[in-house]
Amino acid sequence: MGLLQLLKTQFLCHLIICYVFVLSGLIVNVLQLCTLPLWFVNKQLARRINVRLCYCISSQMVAVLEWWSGSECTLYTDPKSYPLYGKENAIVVLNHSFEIDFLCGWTFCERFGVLGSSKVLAKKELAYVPVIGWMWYFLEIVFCKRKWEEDRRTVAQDLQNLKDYPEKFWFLLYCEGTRFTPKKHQISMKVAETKGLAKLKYHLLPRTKGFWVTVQNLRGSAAAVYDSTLNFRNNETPTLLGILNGKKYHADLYVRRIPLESIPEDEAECAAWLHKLYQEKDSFQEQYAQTGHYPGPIMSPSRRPWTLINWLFWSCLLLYPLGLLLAQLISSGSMLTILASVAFCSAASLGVRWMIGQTEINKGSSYGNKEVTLNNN
Ligand SMILES: CCCCC/C=C\C/C=C\CCCCCCCC(=O)SCCNC(=O)CCNC(=O)[C@H](O)C(C)(C)COP(=O)(O)OP(=O)(O)OC[C@H]1O[C@@H](n2cnc3c(N)ncnc32)[C@H](O)[C@@H]1OP(=O)(O)O
Ligand SMILES: CCCCCCCCCCCCCCCCCC(=O)OC[C@@H](O)COP(=O)(O)O
Repeated sequence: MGLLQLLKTQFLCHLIICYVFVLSGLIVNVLQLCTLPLWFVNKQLARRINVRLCYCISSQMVAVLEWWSGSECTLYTDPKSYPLYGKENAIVVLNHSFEIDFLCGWTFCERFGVLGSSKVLAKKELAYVPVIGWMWYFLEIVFCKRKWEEDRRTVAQDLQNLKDYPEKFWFLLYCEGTRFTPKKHQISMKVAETKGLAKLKYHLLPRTKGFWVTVQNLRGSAAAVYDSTLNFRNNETPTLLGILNGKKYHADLYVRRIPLESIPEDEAECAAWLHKLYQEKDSFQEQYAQTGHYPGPIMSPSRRPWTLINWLFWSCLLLYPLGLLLAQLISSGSMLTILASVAFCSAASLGVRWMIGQTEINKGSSYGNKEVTLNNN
């Protein structure tokens, strides 16, 4: 192991990265709060400012993936569709099997210039995660309780609000609704069997209602669905902690652009269309498992320096006062102040560990874990 690689595994480095992330994130959250009055005067300007503020936070996580861990993200796609990426609004449908799949998604958003504005249909619990969840509130992220009776109205309304969004965005949908685990897979395949649907090997049975409501409400503002299938080389199981430790991963993403007009408007037809799409996605994963690559040529955009520049900017801004504070603390010689500072840092570390836990599959929800009785009529 080289010296640099050894350095990347040191807890102190992780502490510094997390300190910069959390403090800059809280500063950004406060700045976002300050844009609230502007919403009533010039909503579009407030939205544009928030896009840039959100970039300051999410791009730090992308920087850790791209520059700290040096992970490689390869894109397989059709060369005819490629020039449209980042130039139009799109709904992205992605498999939900990896702890950092959202981060790989963000990396591609970054490379196509839509990182600050990109959105997701996210479970409500994430709205309460400090920094990221609070930032999403100002970004008009659509949250759902995964209870259709309650979501049908709120989700449709929130999607309608995006119709006049002033910046290009990608709207991410994990139609599986939860992350893949063997138990959830087994249960969802029982549901598939009851409904007479073909079984999937690599995906959970997609939930169709969120997809239908998104397509219907973004018609006229989104131009296409980007069907995206992600996997990692050599059966890697990437984690956020692995990235913090400087571990290099190799992500492969296959994207197909499907014009929105070709998706049926009728709910039942749209659901059938989505089930067929997931059968195709399953066959792409099978091909990947057999051959180690997806169909189609590689058209990878390279990483841009902006994430690194943003990260260095916040590090310089926040590490200098931290250094001064530490020097003062040590020179004060007060045992009580030192102990209080150590206690504060330990509590903050536990808080960040809890945030990282939000990305871990084994700490995931029980959604999709319970056997359901279904009538197949
Ligand atoms: C490549 C570029 C990438 C670009 C990235 C761009 C942007 C990035 C931006 C941000 C990144 C941040 C990432 C954050 C990630 C956070 C993601 C999440 O939080 S995922 C969880 C939330 N999202 C979803 O759940 C979306 C999918 N879900 C739905 O669409 C649901 O339908 C719903 C709208 C949430 C409603 O859920 P509910 O449970 O109430 O209803 P359902 O219709 O799903 O359930 C009833 C229905 O399902 C059948 N059923 C029962 N059990 C199962 C089962 N185990 N599996 C499948 N189906 C099941 C049941 O029979 C009913 O069927 P029917 O409809 O026929 O009656
Ligand atoms: C600069 C880097 C610093 C890193 C240190 C700080 C880390 C803080 C990380 C906070 C990340 C919070 C974003 C969470 C996104 C999680 C996405 C996700 O995958 O959610 C799961 C849901 O889809 C489904 O939930 P389940 O039903 O599977 O349960």
